[in-house]
Amino acid sequence: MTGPREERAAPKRVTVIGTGLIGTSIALAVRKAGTEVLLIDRDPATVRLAAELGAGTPWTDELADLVVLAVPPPAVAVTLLDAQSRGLAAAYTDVAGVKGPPLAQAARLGCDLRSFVAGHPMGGGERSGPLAARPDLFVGRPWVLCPGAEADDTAVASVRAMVAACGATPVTMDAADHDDAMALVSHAPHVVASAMAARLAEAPPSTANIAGQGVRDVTRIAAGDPSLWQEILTANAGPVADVIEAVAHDLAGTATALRAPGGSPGPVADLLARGVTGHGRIPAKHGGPAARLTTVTVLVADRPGELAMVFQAAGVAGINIEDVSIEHLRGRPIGVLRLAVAPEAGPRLIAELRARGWSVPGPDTEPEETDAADTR
Ligand SMILES: NC(=O)c1ccc[n+]([C@@H]2O[C@H](COP(=O)([O-])OP(=O)(O)OC[C@H]3O[C@@H](n4cnc5c(N)ncnc54)[C@H](O)[C@@H]3O)[C@@H](O)[C@H]2O)c1
Ligand SMILES: O=C(O)C(=O)C[C@]1(C(=O)O)C=C[C@H](O)C=C1
Repeated sequence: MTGPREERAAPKRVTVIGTGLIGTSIALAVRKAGTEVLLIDRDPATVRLAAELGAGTPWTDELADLVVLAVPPPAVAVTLLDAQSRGLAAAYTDVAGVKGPPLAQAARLGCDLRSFVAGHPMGGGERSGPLAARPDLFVGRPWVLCPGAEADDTAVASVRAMVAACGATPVTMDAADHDDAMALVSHAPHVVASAMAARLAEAPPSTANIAGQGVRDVTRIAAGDPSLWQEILTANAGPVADVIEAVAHDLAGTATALRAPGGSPGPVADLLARGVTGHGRIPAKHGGPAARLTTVTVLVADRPGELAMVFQAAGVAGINIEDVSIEHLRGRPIGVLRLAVAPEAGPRLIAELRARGWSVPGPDTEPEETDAADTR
């Protein structure tokens, strides 16, 4: 992402406090951009693990250009106060998924809000800790920044440079607007995923065992750390409750319609149609409009090198694979590989794969709207 000069020069030295999924991913990303990284966590074993993964070196007493607070929301303000009182850096930022309460607490505690720029990367995952970290976690993702009125331009520039080094796009917002938006695009979806996944907790194994990709997609985020999510939901309670109530209203109306004697298709059709419209509002990768891609499904044997050969076949045919997912058939050494490609490339890819002996079910491609950034 191009931007002002300062967005292209990453800070020379960054200290990451909280070397879990997000902190270690930031550390790995900025190290790739040439930044020296120092690591702090309340758990020394976590720091050692992050360092072994190449995220940086354990902090001893060095000063840095920027401190990144990658700790849970209730720990942000106290950790900021402690870091500022020790003068650890010239600028500070955090990554918490909710902005209002940590900012209010920082003000109450008397933190220096000139050197602090609150932030939130819109990339993450359902696994915690440094082992889940990846340097490309934020590539192409929005990274919300909520600088207060007091924030210094130099602190803002330093944080924007770090965001750019992570390959993300800074988006400036007011903290309250951020929290309202997160209720809809992150926090309520987590609750809805948990509510659906909770149904499975009561299901017999014979039912859970035949789960397909749909339920995996809908429930993936429900595997997230319950204590972290409890903190996030509590900190954004009102806006999240508003969205959940709206969802519950839609669900209740659908249940009533489904139970109506003789059926009442109108409300069900209305919800499904609004769902298609809402899904279409989610941008595809790189923040552009949702792209129409074609999915080519191919059956692959579970043996070394098989995937590489499929990708090579696509490469030889000059076809760019926009997205990929694989599902393993239970009890069979076969994977169902789904390759998302540009619609015009679909028939060529099918022909190429069939010519090389792979089984590509169906007469033609299976068109489907896909967000290429969604499979991880
Ligand atoms: N998980 C996501 O998808 C995601 C995405 C964006 C932002 N965030 C935000 O990132 C932050 C961290 O989440 P995570 O998923 O990396 O969690 P995590 O559990 O993987 O890592 C958090 C780390 O912080 C450490 N820690 C906690 N309190 C500390 C303290 N007072 N001082 C020093 N270290 C402390 C923990 O030991 C742990 O290693 C949270 O604020 C979360 O809202 C998470
Ligand atoms: O699990 C993912 O894929 C995420 O990106 C997680 C996700 C999200 O809701 O989009 C979760 C919490 C946020 O703080 C930021 C990102």
